[in-house]
Amino acid sequence: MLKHSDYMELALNMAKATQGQTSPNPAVGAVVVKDGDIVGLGAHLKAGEGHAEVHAIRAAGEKAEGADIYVTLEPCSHYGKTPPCSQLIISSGIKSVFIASTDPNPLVSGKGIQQLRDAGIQVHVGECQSEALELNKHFFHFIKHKTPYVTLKTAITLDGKTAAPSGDSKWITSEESRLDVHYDRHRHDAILVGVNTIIRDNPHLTTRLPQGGKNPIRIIVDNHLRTPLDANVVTDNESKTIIVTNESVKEEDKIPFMEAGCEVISLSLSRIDLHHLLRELGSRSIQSLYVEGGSAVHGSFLEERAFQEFIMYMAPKLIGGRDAFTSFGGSGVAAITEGLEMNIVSIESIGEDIKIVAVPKKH
Ligand SMILES: Nc1c(/N=C/[C@@H](O)[C@H](O)[C@H](O)COP(=O)(O)O)[nH]c(=O)[nH]c1=O
Repeated sequence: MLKHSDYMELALNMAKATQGQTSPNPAVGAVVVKDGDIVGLGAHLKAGEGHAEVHAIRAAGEKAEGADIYVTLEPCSHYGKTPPCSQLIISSGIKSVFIASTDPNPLVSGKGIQQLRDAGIQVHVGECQSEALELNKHFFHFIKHKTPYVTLKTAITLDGKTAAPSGDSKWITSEESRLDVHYDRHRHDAILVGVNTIIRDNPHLTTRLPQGGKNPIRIIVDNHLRTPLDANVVTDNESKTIIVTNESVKEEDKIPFMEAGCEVISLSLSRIDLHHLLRELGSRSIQSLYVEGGSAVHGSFLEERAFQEFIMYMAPKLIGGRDAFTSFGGSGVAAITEGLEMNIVSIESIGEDIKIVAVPKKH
């Protein structure tokens, strides 16, 4: 017989394993327990397919009668592509439900719980809640703001540089760190870089994990459409590429990119308005955006305070260079007191590097 948190951890681990493949739905796991035995397991595997509870209750069969179910997100109560899970739980004879996090959608939040309680089922909310909120932070942010959760990522040397003055940056961080980056590419719906990164590095911006992984949509911020037509992101057909320009770009100059399969959108007259861009991406159900730089782009996201998380990989190298690139460009603040206060939420070693994750302080 395990503790309630052990069963919920199991459900959370199944949900973690599906992160990146369920968008635009959240990652959800469910475990059915009867008299101390695990009799059913399930996770939501793909948008439009069965929810976690459906898989777990189907696996439990008759044993669901009088059992407990542990689920990482409040069971749905509305008829979507599948019948509501709250009704399925009621009809299966389950006697108590443990829920880690409630549904963030104000239209449905609490309704599933109420239906279960009205049917005489015991409902316990909050088991491993913080882990469940962290797991679906992209989904929760998107439901609330209708714009993507933005993660800025940089890779720097011990003396704070992202590239040598020559522009060379291969490679600053270790294989292990760069592999870690690809897990995050898989978990984000889209990846964004500025055109200077395209010109300098000619990146693919694809997810290259040993076991595969989902390629994010590639967003290139390129005011004056300077992306080379032979760039990998234009020619490799590995993933959708959207080039964001300002409205001064002539329509005929977009045609070769569109013929190559790219989408070119013009969002504003001068510098790209990031908040406008994020609303545009949100309208395309892009729930999470991974921004790999360069410094001008990071500088804009900082100035606009338009991000939710900052990941820094620091490598044990010193390269010097007064003109070497750093993580954040832009005009910067005049006084330190105007700087953005952050909370460091984690520090870990990866290979010979360290990885620091920080989030803006909530005031
Ligand atoms: N120079 C480095 C990085 N560089 C990050 C970007 O500047 C690169 O253009 C981008 O990751 C290349 O994407 P790819 O072609 O899909 O591999 N990022 C890192 O984590 N460590 C580095 O040492």
